[in-house]
Formats: sequence, structure tokens, C-alpha cells
Amino acid sequence: MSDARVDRETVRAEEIAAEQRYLNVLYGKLDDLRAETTQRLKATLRDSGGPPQARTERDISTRMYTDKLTQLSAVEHGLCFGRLDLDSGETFRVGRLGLFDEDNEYEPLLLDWRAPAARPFYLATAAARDGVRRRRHLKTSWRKVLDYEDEILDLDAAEQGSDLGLAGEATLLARLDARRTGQMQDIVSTIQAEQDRIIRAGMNGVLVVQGGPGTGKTAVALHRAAYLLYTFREQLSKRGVLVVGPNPTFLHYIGQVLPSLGETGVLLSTVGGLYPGITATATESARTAEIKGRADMTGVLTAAVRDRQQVPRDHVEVTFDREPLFLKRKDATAARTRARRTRRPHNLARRVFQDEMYRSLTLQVGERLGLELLDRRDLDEINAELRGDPAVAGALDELWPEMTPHRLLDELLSSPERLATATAKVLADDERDALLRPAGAPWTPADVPLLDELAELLGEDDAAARAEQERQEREELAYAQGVLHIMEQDEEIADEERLRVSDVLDAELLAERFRTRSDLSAAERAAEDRTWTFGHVIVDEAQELSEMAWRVLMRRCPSRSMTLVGDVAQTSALGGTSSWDAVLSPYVQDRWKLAELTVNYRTPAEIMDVAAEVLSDMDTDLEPPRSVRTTGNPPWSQQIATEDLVSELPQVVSEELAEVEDGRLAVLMPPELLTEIGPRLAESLPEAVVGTRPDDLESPVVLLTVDEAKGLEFDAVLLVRPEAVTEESDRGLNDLYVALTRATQRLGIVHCDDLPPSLARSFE
Ligand SMILES: Nc1ncnc2c1ncn2[C@@H]1O[C@H](COP(=O)(O)OP(=O)(O)OP(=O)(O)O)[C@@H](O)[C@H]1O
Repeated sequence: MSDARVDRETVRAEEIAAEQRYLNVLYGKLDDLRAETTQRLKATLRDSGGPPQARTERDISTRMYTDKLTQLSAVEHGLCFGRLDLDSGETFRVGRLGLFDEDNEYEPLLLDWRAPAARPFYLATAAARDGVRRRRHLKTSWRKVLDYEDEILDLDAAEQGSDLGLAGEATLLARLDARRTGQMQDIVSTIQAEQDRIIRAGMNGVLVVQGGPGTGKTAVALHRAAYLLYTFREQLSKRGVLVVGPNPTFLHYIGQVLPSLGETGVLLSTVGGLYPGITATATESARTAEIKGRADMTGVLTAAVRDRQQVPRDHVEVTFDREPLFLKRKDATAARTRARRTRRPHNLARRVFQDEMYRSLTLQVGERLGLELLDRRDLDEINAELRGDPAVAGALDELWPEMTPHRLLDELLSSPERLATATAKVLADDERDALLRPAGAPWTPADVPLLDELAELLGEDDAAARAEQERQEREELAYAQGVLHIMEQDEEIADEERLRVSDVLDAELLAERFRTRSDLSAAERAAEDRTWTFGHVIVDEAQELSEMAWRVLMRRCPSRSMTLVGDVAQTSALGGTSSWDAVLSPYVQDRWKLAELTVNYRTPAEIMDVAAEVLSDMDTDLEPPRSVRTTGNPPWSQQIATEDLVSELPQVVSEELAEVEDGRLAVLMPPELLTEIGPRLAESLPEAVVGTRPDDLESPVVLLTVDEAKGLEFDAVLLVRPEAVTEESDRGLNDLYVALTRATQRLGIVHCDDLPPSLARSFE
């Protein structure tokens, strides 16, 4: 070994030892914090009993300490991942959370990656050093320093990195090459400059992040959630942050990222999951979902609600007080007009309709008895009797029933007549037929925005709930007055002269304190409340949302503080968008900002070349993102006869799986084919599952439709029958583009008929 090499190795070993000593200090600090928090939590839990006020405070403390402990254990791996050496001679360590030295005027021991001072770690380049002399990426495993990578920034810019301007290139490439686990990992140690600018963009207004496959949109969206919570904690902890993803499998896939960044207070949901009490898991055709997603459905639902506000053809007869009584068309029409004019939601305007009808019925009864003989009080009595009469109430209900969104939608979609009335102006016959389904059918994700819209149109007559709440408050007040009374009697006996309890505390205040304050986090409360509005909303795969889904999200975010990430070249939903402007202009006109991501961290160049051919056949001027790496594994294709797929595919899968030892392989195919051969294939491949449950992604081989694979990634992908994928829908090329860009290492294509032209060009 040459002397120079020996010297370099000695220096490296010494540096690693020094980093290890520092890391030991940091973990020591982390252990102290954990022990201290555990102590406090235990003390709080031990401290049982006491007045309700103390109990409430204890609940809040318990939550606070539990959250803190969760956060402290979430940062165990990769606690410190970087170091900055500045021109000034100062050195900072960067990590997952901030640690300070209390014994030394709270000097920072470790900078939280989100702190402004940590920014140069992500942004500094040789050309714009920002006072940074050296950036070091640490490679650790558990609590051990394994290695490091240095970038000396005060050298000539030309000597640095690749033309993509990557920071910490070796560390980044090692991470990108690593085997996938079926769960997304955070990227906090290797965030790149173009990503950092988006993560730390201001919170106000709508920010759209457009980027091709693998450019880190999902990663950026999640790190942005963590950054915003850190920077605007005050504002956001009250209203919470909502992250919307396309399906439960995807939410499971990304579920670990925020906890690994120490953030647990974020609500992850699909649009279909946003209606409390509804699990919308039934499926329907893409076309039916597309029709349900059109903005026109607002008009359809408005018409459907109006259709539930009827007047009799001539009159309805009921018996009241053994005499016939008539609900007349003329009266009902006047009452309906008056109720509609209030512009209140159906269930609230119903009250106006009823008041008007009871008024005219009272007059009818009064006329029968002789109006001149009756005074105001008599008329009020008649009115009250009418209101208490079940037959009259029933007849009025027929005309203007109280409706729930569930009942109205179910009755609408299962009735050809009701559908015909509501959709008369906007849907063609075959579109209307596509909506029809049996009564009581389970809900689909596309039903949820309709239910949400109906909840707005119907409103909730919460008079009864409010009366109940007032009753409870009165009871609490009476109880508190009783408590004060007893306490005062005790005091009177003890000492006549002393200040009485009621002198310092009034009953109302005491009642307020008895009321248990909710110790739920904003995210937990939001999940239970349909009308909750969030401090910030992040939407992933935003190109897929229908116009009706956008209406739901906009209602949930009146401040329009939103981050929308997606790729209009990957839209597969028929009701999804190919233009951000079209989606946003109804809500914010042109007041939204666009940021673009251009570097592909997932798909190697060999695979991206194939995908780029497909992109070039689409009607878009989007450029394919530039891959950061090559793998030397060229994509391959093979033809197998349809009838031999089940017998021959297992062998192909096994061979591919062997190439990505310990990795994850996805077999992607069109839905009908998956239904047909999926179970048989899974039977002959012990490591394979048909991916129907969220944690199926963790098995070595998973069989999925292209749509289900959206947003996910695997070490190897086998795409079966791409020719059927392209033919399946108007967005077939987009689906093909999605399928081709899921692999981090290897791509194989198995076709039965001729390859679609955009693929054939790559494999000729
Ligand atoms: N700065 C980074 N450091 C390390 N890994 C990164 C970085 N940026 C992205 N990645 C990795 O690249 C892969 C793709 O990221 P991600 O899934 O967020 O991309 P995407 O733009 O959402 O893709 P798609 O549109 O195809 O769903 C992930 O494995 C992610 O961890």
C-alpha cells in the first residue's frame, strides 16, 4: 500500500472516530431527554384524582409528554446526518431535531434540518457557497458512524459534482441504489436544492409542484408538511395539516415518512375518506366515476334537492279533529317560494315552509270555527295542536321531507325517474344509465364528493342538538351552583370571616371548568368533523382529482393555503386534469404559483429512455425528467402467447426476482387480466400476493394494476400486456408512462400481441 493511501486511511479513521465521539454526545443528550420526559409522564399519570380542572390539565400534559416521547423515539435512526464547516471557523451538525447544551447557554449541539441556519446544508454549491467551506454527509447505522462523504466547496466550481448540481452525490446515489422495502423512506439527509426551495416556500396561497415521475414530488410534499409544522407551529397546530393521497395503499406506503421526521399531527386521507362515518371502498367503472366527478353534478344535486320540495297536484286531504283539512297547492306553492327565497339549505328552509303551512292551516281551521270569534291566543292554540298532530306532520313531511345526504343520494341513484328529473338538462341518456344502481349499494370513492356537496345543500337542522347542548350547560351550571353551595356551607362552619368561594369563582366559570376540554389533536378532531377547515392542505397525485373532489378540498381550505403536487402527463382518471390552470382558475383565477422538479431520482436512464418515447407520443409539451443514474441493466421485452401466461410467467418472475436480491418486484397488468390470472399466478409463486391490502407492498412480489401502482416504486417491474394498457382508455398512454416509470433497477415487458408503437420503437 502506498504511503499516501495509508495516510488517507488513517485520516479517515481519525475523522470517523471524532464524528463518533460527537455522535455519542448527541445520543447521550437524546437519552437524557427521553428519561426526563418519561419521568414527567409517569409523574403525571401517577397523579390521579383531584378536581376536574386538574384532570383536564393532566390529560393535556399526558398528551404533550406522549407526543414528545414519540418524537424522541422517531429520530433514533439517522439522528445526525450532516455537518457544515463555515469560513468563519464555526461548525454545525444537522439532524432530525434540534438539541441544545443547557449547561453552555443553550449552544446548539444539533440543528434541526428545518431551522434557517441548516439551509446551506441543502443549498450551498461551489458557485454559491453561502459561507460554507465544507459539507459532510455522515453514514450511520444505529448509533455507529460508518463513513462520511465530504464536499469541499471552496474549490473551483468546475471540479464539483455532476452537471445536475447534486449535493452529496455519493451519499445520494447510494441511497437511490438501495433496495426498496415497500415503505417510502424520508430523504431528509439528501434533499436537493430544487426540492429544498419548494419544501421551504412560504405558506400563503396555492403552490403547484409539477414534476415528472420520480422527481421526488411525494417526498417533497411530505417534507414540506414537516417544515410548515415546524415553522408555523402556532398557526398549524390549531387547524392541522391535511395530506391527501390517491388510495389507501399509497397512504400506507407513505405512512412512515412523517413519523420518521418526528411529526405525528398530520391527517393522511384520500378524498373518499374525508366524510366521517363513510368507508367508500366499493368500485365502479372509470366512466361512471368520471360522470360523478363532473362539475355539472352540482347542478344535478341542486335539482335533486329541489325535487324533494313538492307541492300537491291539487290538494292533499288529512283529517284533523275529526274534520277534513286540505293542504292546498296554492298555499304550498307560496310556502315553498318563501322557503326557497331564504336561500337556506333544504333542511333549514324546511322550517320556513312548515311555519307558512301551519299558518295557513291554522287559518283554515279558524275559518271553520268562525274567525271573528277567535283571538290571537286561540289561533296560537290551534297552531300548537296542528303541530302536534302526526297526520298533519306526516303530510307536510311528504311535501318537504327532512333529508340526509346518504338517503337523498341513495334514492337518487336508484331511481330512474328521480335521476331523469335531476339530470334532464345536463346528461345524455346513456350517461344517466351509467349512474343507475340498486338501492342500498355500497359507497364508492366518487360518491363521497357528492355526499359532501349534498351535506352543504341540505344543511343540518341542528336546533335539537343545540337545545340539547343548552340543556346540558344548564345542568352543569346547576351542578356547579350546588357544589359552591356545599363548599360555602362548609366554610361558614369553618370561618365566618374568610373570603367565600363564590367571591372568587362564579358558578358559570366553575361549570366551564367542569366541562372536559377535548384533548384530541387537531388532526384527530378534523377526522371526525366534516366541516373542519385545515391550516394547510397538501394534495399528492393532484392531477387525478375530479372537479367535484376539488370542491370538497376547497371547502376544507378556505384560506387556500395549499400545496398541490402532481404530473399532468401521468393522469389516468378520466375526470382528472391535463391543465393546472383549468383546475385552479375557478377558485383562485391566476393567483397560483408553479414550481417544477426536473431531475428523476428513481428511474435509471436506460428505463427513462423507453418512457420518454411514450411521453413524446402524448399531446403534451412536457419534457421527460433527467435521470441521475444509470444501472447498466437494459430493459427487455419478451412475447408469450396469452394462453401460456399462467404457465410461463412464474419462471420469468423468479428470474427477475433473483436479479434484485432482497428487493421488491411488481407485476403490473390491466385490471381484467389481473382478475383473470392474478390468483392462479399467486398460487404458483410462493412469494407473490395480489395486492389488495395496503401492506401487500411489503411482500417480495406483488401483482397490481397500473392504476394501483401509481405513486409507488419497486426494484424491478414486470409489465404484462402493455398493448392492452394503451387500448384500455383515452388515457392509455399516460397509464403506460406511469407503469414504465415505477422501477428503480430493472424493467421487463411481456406482451402477447404486437407492442404498442411507442414501445415498439425502443425494442426494435
Ligand atoms: N433528494 C433525494 N434524496 C434521496 N432520495 C430521493 C430524493 N428525492 C427523491 N428521492 C427518491 O426518489 C424516489 C422517487 O420519489 P417520489 O416517489 O417522491 O417521486 P414522485 O415525483 O412522487 O414520483 P411519481 O410521480 O412517479 O409518483 C423515492 O424513492 C425517493 O425517496
